[in-house]
Amino acid sequence: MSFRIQPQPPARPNRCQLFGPGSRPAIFEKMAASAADVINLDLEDSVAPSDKDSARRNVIQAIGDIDWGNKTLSVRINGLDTPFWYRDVVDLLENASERLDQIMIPKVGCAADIYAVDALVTAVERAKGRTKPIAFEVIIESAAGIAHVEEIAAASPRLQAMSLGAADFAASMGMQTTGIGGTQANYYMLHEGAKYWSDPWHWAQTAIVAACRTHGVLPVDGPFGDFSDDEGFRAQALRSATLGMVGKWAIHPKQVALANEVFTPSEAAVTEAREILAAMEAAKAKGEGATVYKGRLVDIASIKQAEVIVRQAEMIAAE
Ligand SMILES: CC(C)(COP(=O)(O)OP(=O)(O)OC[C@H]1O[C@@H](n2cnc3c(N)ncnc32)[C@H](O)[C@@H]1OP(=O)(O)O)[C@@H](O)C(=O)NCCC(=O)NCCSC(=O)C[C@H](O)C(=O)O
Ligand SMILES: [Mg+2]
Repeated sequence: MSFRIQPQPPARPNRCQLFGPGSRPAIFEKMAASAADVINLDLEDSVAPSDKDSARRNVIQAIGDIDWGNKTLSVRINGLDTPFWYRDVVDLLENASERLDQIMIPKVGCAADIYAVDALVTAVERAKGRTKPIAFEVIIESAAGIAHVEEIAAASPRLQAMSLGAADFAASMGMQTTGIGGTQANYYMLHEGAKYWSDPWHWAQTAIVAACRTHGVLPVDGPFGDFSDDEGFRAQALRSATLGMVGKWAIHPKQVALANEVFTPSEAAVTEAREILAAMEAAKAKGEGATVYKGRLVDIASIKQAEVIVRQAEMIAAE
């Protein structure tokens, strides 16, 4: 282990982030009533340029008017390559109620992007005397974003979560697909005439997880576009959870339950984790650092693995 202790990410559930366009206020109450842990009101790519001003007003009003319960409430601002983002930040921070928890910065390419938003947010917070500091989340969805993922994860103490945005990422990388996440028909290995599908998102996900875990940020899987394909969503989410991600976006309400199911440790997994911890306690009492559980080796590293699952389950139960 490095001399530097790996920091813990924020202790809040982030199993599902439900998105909705800021230009569609009719669905805001439905989003608030959903079982998503995080709500993302969008000012960016689901809002047409002609609707940016009205979407911003809708969102600011809804932040104060709607009962969002104990959800993390986040607004996705426009990218730093647009003329809209500064107005998003200034209007939100000047006019939205303190119920706003977080802003999501899309298409980040380097740490300086976060610095720029941080500087503006900090200035408006001070000017308006806001008492609750706004948290940040970012989307890695460009070649530059993934190339600089580690410096981005370290860029600001405000940063709580980082998502992979598969659609813009694919476009930026020049990938030959119009699919948003999931299996890509042309990405396979061939062995003795049989096709074995591989996962083109895997390497970017692992880079995000490593950067996030190094800096105490929550790694999140982004959208799965085909909301009629529940099994495809579940398969992608299971892969992400196995890699260390804590949650996934929902771009339709039917995806919320799927994400919650996958990113909530099952009773069987929690029971097994607790049994491993008990087995290691017994081993420790005998002065042993390793023992056998259900015919397999468990040792001091197994305690840390089991604690990941128990901690996650306890944090969700505490909500
Ligand atoms: C995808 C949608 C446009 C579908 O909307 P709609 O046609 O209304 O769907 P349904 O008729 O099936 O809706 C069934 C009921 O659910 C309500 N509804 C719909 N959407 C939502 C929602 N997001 N939250 C809550 N409730 C919702 C409908 O009103 C119906 O209700 P009822 O009539 O009472 O039964 C739409 O779902 C949508 O706009 N989704 C979000 C799109 C979005 O925000 N996209 C941005 C994120 S993805 C992205 O940006 C890509 C990323 O950046 C990357 O690069 O990868
Ligand atoms: Mg995007």
